[in-house]
Amino acid sequence: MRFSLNPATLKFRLTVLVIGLVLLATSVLTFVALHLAERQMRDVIGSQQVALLSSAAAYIDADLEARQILLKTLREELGRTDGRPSGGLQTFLEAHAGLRDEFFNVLVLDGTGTMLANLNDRRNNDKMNFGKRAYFTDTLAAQEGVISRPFKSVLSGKPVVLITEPLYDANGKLIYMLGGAIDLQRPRFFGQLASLGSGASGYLFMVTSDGTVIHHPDKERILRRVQDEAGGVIPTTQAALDGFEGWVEGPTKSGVRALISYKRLRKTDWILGAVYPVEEAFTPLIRMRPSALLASVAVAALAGLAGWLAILRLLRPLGALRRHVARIADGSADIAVFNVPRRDEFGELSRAFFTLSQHRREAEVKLEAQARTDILTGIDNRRMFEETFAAALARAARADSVVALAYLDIDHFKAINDTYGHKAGDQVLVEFAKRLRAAVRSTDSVARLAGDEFVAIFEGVRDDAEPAILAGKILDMARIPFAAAGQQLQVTTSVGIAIGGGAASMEDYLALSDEALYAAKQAGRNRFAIRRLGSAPAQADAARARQPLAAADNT
Ligand SMILES: Nc1nc2c(ncn2[C@@H]2O[C@H](COP(=O)(O)OP(=O)(O)OP(=O)(O)O)[C@@H](O)[C@H]2O)c(=O)[nH]1
Repeated sequence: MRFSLNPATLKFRLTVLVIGLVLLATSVLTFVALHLAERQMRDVIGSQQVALLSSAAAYIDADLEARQILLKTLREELGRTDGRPSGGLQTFLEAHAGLRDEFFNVLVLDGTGTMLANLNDRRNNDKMNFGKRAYFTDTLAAQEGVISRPFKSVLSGKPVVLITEPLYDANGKLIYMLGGAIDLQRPRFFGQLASLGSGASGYLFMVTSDGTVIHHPDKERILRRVQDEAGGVIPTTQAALDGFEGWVEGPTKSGVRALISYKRLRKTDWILGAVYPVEEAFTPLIRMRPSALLASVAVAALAGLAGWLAILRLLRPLGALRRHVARIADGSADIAVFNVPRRDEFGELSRAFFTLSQHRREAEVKLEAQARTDILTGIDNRRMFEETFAAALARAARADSVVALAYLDIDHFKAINDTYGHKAGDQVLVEFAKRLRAAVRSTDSVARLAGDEFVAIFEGVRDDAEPAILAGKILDMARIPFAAAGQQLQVTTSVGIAIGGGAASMEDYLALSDEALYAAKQAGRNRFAIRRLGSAPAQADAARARQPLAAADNT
């Protein structure tokens, strides 16, 4: 397996693509999963907050009710004495020590609102009148006990709410009004609420339906109306003042994003609220985020690695194909390596290469053959002749045998062209070549060198007579008239023959046979002349000796 980091390679680009896609997919998945988990967690925490608030609201309701019952019991006890307890009102109150546990102060007002007794400071008795206080008038109007709006106590200067309980005589005349004051800052009342806040920075608060703060960790805000504070009321609290109950996500007054829940009390128009900063609520999830991202990157890296290995494996046949092409190009392999049985695209591609290469090879063979063939006559051309004759000379040299080269030229061929046309000349050339091929032995080679010039190679010549016989046969074959241009043309040829051994060169043969041909032409054409390589007199003799014979053959 080869590891390549070349960015131009398909392997590299596919690997980068796969790793990129896997990374993208896992990142998106992680983000989506975290987002969904956050949403789900927010819903769960929101619902938990509402449940918590409902419990807290029920607790406060029960607490207020318990105090109302306590006051009612006190009123009934006072009623049983017809409003004149033995020892006086102050003594009556002080006899009920348990009241101090439940109320910051308990006071008894007469029908006009004058305070007759109180638990805090008896010196104020008969000196103060609360007849104009809203809780007094509200109680008169309702003819039953009320829970007052929060207000600042003139007695203690503390923010309080007052629970009232009126005592009427048989004629329906108000005798006394009992009041139980609850110190809003007193830990005992809201202290347990403070511990109910979620997380380190979560907290509970309480406002009346007109926006007056009853309870808040920031004590400064108690008794203030949220509408009057700097920045005004926040939208979520406004919704709660308008009647909304439940939870929402939004900014607090100090700009902290939080899950804020609201729940109205049953006993009074107070609204209990809870604030749970989102950041704190999601701390486990936020802490988990880097690990989740790290895990997704690790998964992406593993998937990318797997993808990379898969790509390397899948592209292996492509590498093999590329190597096959290179080996075929440098000649170290045959095109058969392309003929693979694979059934995939690589197999198809490889086999397509094989078919193409086969076609190319066939074309090359054809071209090669054409390069050695005379187009007009179909016999060997000069190039093929040179190869064949060089091989024949080499064989003769090895076997120490004799080779004869016959050089032929059709007599007055130009006249045929001129008289009957070039096409007729071609027909004669074609027929001449055919007859020449037939006239010599099958082991002899014939070729057309150019125009009307042909050659024949005779190997293994045993004696002097043999070339002469062959030359005679050539002259004979030309004697039969040639059908061309609708005519029967009389054609003759002249032949020059060079005889020698393997030691002579091709140039020697050609030069000498040409010389012999020239001699035959000079002697009157339609004849042959023979020359022997390496023996000038003998050549001349041979030419002379053959000419009459050839001339005689031609008569
Ligand atoms: N029809 C035809 N003519 C060709 C071809 N190639 C060459 N020729 C003609 O063949 C003739 C050859 O003439 P030469 O061999 O020089 O002269 P010749 O008329 O045969 O006379 P001698 O050889 O002296 O007998 C020229 O007229 C060429 O134009 C060919 O392929 N076809």
